[in-house]
Amino acid sequence: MAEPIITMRDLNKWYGQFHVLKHIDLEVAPGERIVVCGPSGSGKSTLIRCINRLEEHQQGQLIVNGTELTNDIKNVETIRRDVGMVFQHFNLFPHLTVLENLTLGPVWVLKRPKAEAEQTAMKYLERVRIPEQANKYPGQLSGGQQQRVAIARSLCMSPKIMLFDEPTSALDPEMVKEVLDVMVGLAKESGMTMLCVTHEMGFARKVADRVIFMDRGEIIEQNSPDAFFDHPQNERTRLFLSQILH
Ligand SMILES: Nc1ncnc2c1ncn2[C@@H]1O[C@H](COP(=O)(O)OP(=O)(O)OP(=O)(O)O)[C@@H](O)[C@H]1O
Repeated sequence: MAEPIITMRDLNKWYGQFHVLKHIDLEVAPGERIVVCGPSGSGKSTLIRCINRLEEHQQGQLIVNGTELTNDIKNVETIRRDVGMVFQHFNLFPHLTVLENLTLGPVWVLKRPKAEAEQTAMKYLERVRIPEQANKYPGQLSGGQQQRVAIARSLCMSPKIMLFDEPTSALDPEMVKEVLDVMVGLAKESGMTMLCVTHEMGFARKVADRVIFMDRGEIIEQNSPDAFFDHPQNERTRLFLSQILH
């Protein structure tokens, strides 16, 4: 494997007494697309939130794009620039237009000129197929459109890694496909490293290089999508798949 862009070595995290991530060893290659699945409460969100330091691990080592994550605030800023995140509930600023949401980071964090930031924003709005919504406010858009804005907003920061935390689970069923289509396009065309917590197994089959199954804070099994879905090795994986693929 090429030099990993993410390395976790014996990573552990507790919430108080609760051991939420247990001895996680994981290497992610640049450009790799990973889907993380598992039962509710198994630690999936916590795992990916450690990668951009929204959560802190307490033991073990985590290296992201050559930077070891420690309590040094400078390295947190670097990491947040390199790692984009798309949340379940979009997290757009409601009082800013779509265009303003997209240019905020590039102008204030990356210090890009406003005109250049707007040009980049329009390019990504076209990519997520909603350039006509640029001057609307998030509240005027559907959930699927808002999530596409959130994806475009992350792309405007030119991240090296994109994290998706259940990006479709807050959407009405008819809007899930439009967001997944954008994500499939991104996965196939961008060459970006992607980690996606989702139970959209069709998406996993289409684009993932690897599916990781977590249960009770541990990585139980990981494999290529075909091997994972067609020949799960672990009893807990089989049980989980039987529950979600009925
Ligand atoms: N800030 C917190 N403080 C205490 N416990 C927490 C905190 N955040 C999460 N937990 C607990 O840690 C466990 C793992 O949570 P996490 O959100 O990572 O799981 P998940 O696999 O993503 O679940 P889901 O699929 O339901 O989102 C859960 O039992 C949760 O209740």
